[in-house]
Amino acid sequence: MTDQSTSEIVTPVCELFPDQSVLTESLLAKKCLPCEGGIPRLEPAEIAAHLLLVPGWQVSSDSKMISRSWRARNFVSAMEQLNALAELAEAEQHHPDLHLTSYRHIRVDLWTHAIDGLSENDFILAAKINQWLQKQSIT
Ligand SMILES: C[C@H](O)[C@H](O)[C@H]1CNC2=NC(N)=NC(=O)C2=N1
Repeated sequence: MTDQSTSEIVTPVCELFPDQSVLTESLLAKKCLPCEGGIPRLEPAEIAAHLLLVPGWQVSSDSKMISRSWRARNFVSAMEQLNALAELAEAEQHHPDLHLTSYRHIRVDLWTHAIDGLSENDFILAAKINQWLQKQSIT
């Protein structure tokens, strides 16, 4: 498909990502890799592509973090969810910042400390958190 105005070849996103669920499954099949630095941060274009695979997550204005928020039923339920997320993170050896405010509002922030930015680890864990949220019928 050619864009008349610029005569550049414009590839529709749907062609770039034939089936997002397939690509999300590929994230779910991965394990977070140990990260002590030394790898490049994801670039904005890569972040934008990965965000398509983790609905519900937003990127920070400095492109260094992704976040997702939701409201739990009550305080005890919120704490149970945070503890379940902690187990998920520990299993991946990749750890989010967890926030609980106004007794039941949860926000999960994901970033890779070792590179002070985003890596694929963040999107692997985000995909696994989304899968967990779906299984719990939380969002
Ligand atoms: C060796 C192990 O992979 C690293 O210490 C992990 C631990 N958990 C981590 N979590 C996050 N969010 N970022 C890191 O850089 C990180 N490093």
